[in-house]
Amino acid sequence: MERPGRLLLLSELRVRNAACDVSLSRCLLTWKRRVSSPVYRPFRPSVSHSVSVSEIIAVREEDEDSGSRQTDDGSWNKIEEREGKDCGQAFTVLYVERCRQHRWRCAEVTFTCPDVALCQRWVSSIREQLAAITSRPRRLLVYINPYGGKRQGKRIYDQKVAPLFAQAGVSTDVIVTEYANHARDHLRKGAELKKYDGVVCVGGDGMFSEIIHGLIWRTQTDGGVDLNCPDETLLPCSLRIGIIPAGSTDCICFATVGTNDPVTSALHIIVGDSQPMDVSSVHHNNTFLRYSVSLLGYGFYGDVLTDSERKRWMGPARYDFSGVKMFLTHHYYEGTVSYLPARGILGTPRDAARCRSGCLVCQRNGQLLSDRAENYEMDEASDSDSDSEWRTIRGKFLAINAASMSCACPRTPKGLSPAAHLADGTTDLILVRKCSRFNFLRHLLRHTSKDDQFDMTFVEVHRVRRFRFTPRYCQSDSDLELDLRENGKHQIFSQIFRDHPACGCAPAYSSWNCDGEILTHTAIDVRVHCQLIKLFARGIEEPAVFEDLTNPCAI
Ligand SMILES: Nc1ncnc2c1ncn2[C@@H]1O[C@H](COP(=O)(O)OP(=O)(O)OP(=O)(O)O)[C@@H](O)[C@H]1O
Ligand SMILES: CCCCCCCCCCCCC/C=C/[C@@H](O)[C@H](CO)NC(=O)CCCCC
Ligand SMILES: [Ca+2]
Repeated sequence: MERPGRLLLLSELRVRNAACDVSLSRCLLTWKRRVSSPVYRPFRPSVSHSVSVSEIIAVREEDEDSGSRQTDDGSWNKIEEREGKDCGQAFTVLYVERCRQHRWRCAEVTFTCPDVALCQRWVSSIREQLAAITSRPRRLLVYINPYGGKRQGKRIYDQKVAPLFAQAGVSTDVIVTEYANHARDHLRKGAELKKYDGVVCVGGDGMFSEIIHGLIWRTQTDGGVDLNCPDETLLPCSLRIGIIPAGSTDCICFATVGTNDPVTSALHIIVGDSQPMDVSSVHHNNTFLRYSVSLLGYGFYGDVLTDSERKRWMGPARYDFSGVKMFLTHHYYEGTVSYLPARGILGTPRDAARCRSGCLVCQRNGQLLSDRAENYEMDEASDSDSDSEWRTIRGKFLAINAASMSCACPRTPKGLSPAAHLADGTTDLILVRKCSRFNFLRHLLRHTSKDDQFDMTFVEVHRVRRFRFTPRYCQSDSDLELDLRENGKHQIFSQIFRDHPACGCAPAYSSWNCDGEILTHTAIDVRVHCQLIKLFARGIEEPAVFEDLTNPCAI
């Protein structure tokens, strides 16, 4: 909790008909019940409440003439009934209240004042403090995917989010998307971005992906950056992005906020939180394919996605169905993974520490990487030259996963890579080699328990800044030649192998699952761009910060 600092106002006001000492500083609003005679009530503690000014949503003057006001559920309450008969003037402060499992709620407290002038001084002082918070968005561009997840995006926005934005004085331009990539294309070409302080997407990870593709494309094109060159340093996007979760996995929301709850996300947007995030660019032969912020998965997760896309009608359950099916199918894929280990930075994928709000690892590594780029003009372009740094692994893999962040979601609350960081400039490359079904099941199940999913002989994990993958039966000319020379076979056999490897029944290729989208190529070159985008979030808060046992909502 912030320190109170110099008091701007100190008055005796009433809360629920009890006299309170109420004070306002630049940081805190505090109200404390007055104990008139401690002699007569020696055992009754005087409860003090404090709200950080940065977490005040709005202040509302109560309607004196009608003596009543509308509540969130649409019903009308008499102020007198709620506050006592002698209320006089009243104002209500709406603020963030922390509940269980990282959820936030909009709570309110009504203060009654003895006179009009004092009431107005309080209202205008609080409003002045709120107006001075420059990080809060005033105007937002909102995209709603009406078909994401359980198709509730529009209802969630209208019922849970729009009323909060209205109360907080955030104005919005809302676009309900009409087709896939509508939001991406609008951000690329149509949207007048200067008008806005941020972009909000109502939907799942796929919708978020559309938004970042639109924003990154626009930023690079305006800045003259060649998207097809994997060695180019990308320009960071200035507009922050808010996610109102209404998808099937919503792993980006979960891993940056700690819960998939539309009200919590709306409140993080209103208070103007900011969380930088790494973005991986994916190229094939110097051609840009896609960006990824969460999971790039070949093998198991690629197959699950490919299979589940045909079952979109099932909604979020399609992933469970396809997950079980692909587990039983048990396909492995051959290929070569080369990677550039992340050196000289803090953290490893086996750390016990987690990326949390205000993460020092992300701050230190972000600073280190930008210093390095500035001072030595050494970035990935020169990394790619230092061939000695690259390591190569050939093998048969059930899954090759790159997690730029933990990928925590309700299916795996600790994530695919629990110690990965949101903004450290690295991705965790997880290689699951061919093993028995039983062992693969043990590995998968460990994502849902406290046991370490990496502590298995057939699993290895590396923290990297860049990696490449080439499937065994690669279609690139050089690989085909290498194959022919190694195998001494005629080209026609190679063609057969490409579609049906040695066993003659299993496919030779999987697909890449790139944040829930299928990639068109299997041979890819991936590079992490440290802190390329910013979200209206603050990372997952440590429980100690919000576990207030005096708050009934938290118990
Ligand atoms: N109006 C629309 N009609 C059809 N598809 C759309 C529309 N708007 C967006 N999309 C596409 O829908 C796809 C899925 O959306 P979204 O990510 O919101 O939900 P999801 O796939 O159910 O959730 P998750 O990505 O979290 O698993 C995205 O790839 C997006 O491009
Ligand atoms: C048989 C026991 C199985 C237990 C398995 C637990 C492991 C679940 C790990 C889930 C990891 C999700 C990572 C996030 C990926 C998202 O970018 C993507 C788009 O939303 N979602 C999926 O691909 C959806 C992927 C769904 C996979 C099931
Ligand atoms: Ca990272």
